[in-house]
Amino acid sequence: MSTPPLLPLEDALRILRDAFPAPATAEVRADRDDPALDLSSMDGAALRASDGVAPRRVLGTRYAGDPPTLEVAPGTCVRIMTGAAVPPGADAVVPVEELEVRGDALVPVRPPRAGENIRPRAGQARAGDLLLPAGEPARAARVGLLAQVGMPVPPLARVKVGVVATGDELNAHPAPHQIRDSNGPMLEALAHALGADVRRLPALPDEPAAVRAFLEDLGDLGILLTSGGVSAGEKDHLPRVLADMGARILFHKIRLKPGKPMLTALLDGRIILGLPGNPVSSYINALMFLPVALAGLQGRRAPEPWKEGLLRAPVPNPGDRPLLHPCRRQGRDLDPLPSRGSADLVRLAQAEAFAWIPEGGLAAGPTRYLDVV
Ligand SMILES: Nc1nc2c(c(=O)[nH]1)N[C@H]1C(S)=C(S)[C@@H](COP(=O)(O)OP(=O)(O)OC[C@H]3O[C@@H](n4cnc5c(N)ncnc54)[C@H](O)[C@@H]3O)O[C@H]1N2
Ligand code: MOO
Repeated sequence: MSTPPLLPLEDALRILRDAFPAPATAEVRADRDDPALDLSSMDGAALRASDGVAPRRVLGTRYAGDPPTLEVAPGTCVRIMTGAAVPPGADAVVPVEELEVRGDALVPVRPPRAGENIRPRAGQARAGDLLLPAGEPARAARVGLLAQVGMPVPPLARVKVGVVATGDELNAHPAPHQIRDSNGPMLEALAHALGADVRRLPALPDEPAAVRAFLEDLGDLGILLTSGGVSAGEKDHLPRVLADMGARILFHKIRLKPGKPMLTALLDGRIILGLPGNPVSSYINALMFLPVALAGLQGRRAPEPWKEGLLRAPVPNPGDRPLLHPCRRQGRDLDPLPSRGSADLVRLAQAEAFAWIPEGGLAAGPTRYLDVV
């Protein structure tokens, strides 16, 4: 039986990224000169550079937030703190470390340069300047800039993420033919660590009607993580149920080991991440795709997950999919763990990183990796 080629991981990530509309952020313009006045960038004395190293009589002190009222005449200075407006007449700020106290005067230890340690008015932007165009992704510093120019700051909200395990074999007090639900708590912890407002929902039996009834009532969830039931088994109902409900399947099955049966769909504006049941597959796909979905819903750019590392021992990969192999990590050095594959939660829990091993395997040397969360 011939099967279509599996979707490469990078394509799957791009498809999920592209499923979100461009962020509807407004342009940001300066409401006034930035800074609005000449400001000191050091704690020291504001003075006239042309007086060289002559002593300066101290007229007073200006703190950040004080209006620039004192006038600096030749032979005088004003003590000034970082962020305070430079008084009229002064054209340089000498830091305290470079001032000597002589009686009631201050003496620079070297000739000051005009303009030094002053952030000049409009040095960063002029009133009316375009600071950020419309459609820029959400960023913490953008919020700071909105506040600086007096624009409304958008409310912060965490994305609500539901976690549900599926499978008739799950039992809190398992007989030998049953297992405990480890994926549910693991995915809940992962989503929490990634900043989601996460809630775990009771596990579902392998019954299409129960799966459908559950999916019809997702309340205020923005993302649903399911575990299990997405492969080719007779009880793997999720793909069919989602298709019957009119969900838009973004992709199903990717070229990755572990994690091949991964399914991603849009259902009534919600993102469904259908994670495979094997614990390592479930974890890796959540680690790869959940940050993209969270970022997409919040109008942020998804973080770049890959880092450059050095594999310290060869890892074989006889399969026809790239492998993400669990490793311990010290700095850039990756030490492969003796993983038994996609069900090996023991090695998953010991892993600090996953090394990228292409088809055919990899000798010791450079490769990219992902950090675990
Ligand atoms: N004929 C085929 N069989 C399988 C294929 C395939 O392409 N053709 N893919 C294999 C791959 S790869 C994976 S990964 C698994 C994924 O299967 P499902 O996502 O359908 O998951 P299940 O069959 O429900 O479970 C797989 C495995 O994981 C255990 N499991 C399930 N839920 C949990 C949980 N909450 N906590 C811990 N462990 C869980 C479950 O008992 C199974 O052992 O399919 C392969 N088969
Ligand atoms: O993707 Mo499956 O995770 O290879 O076992």
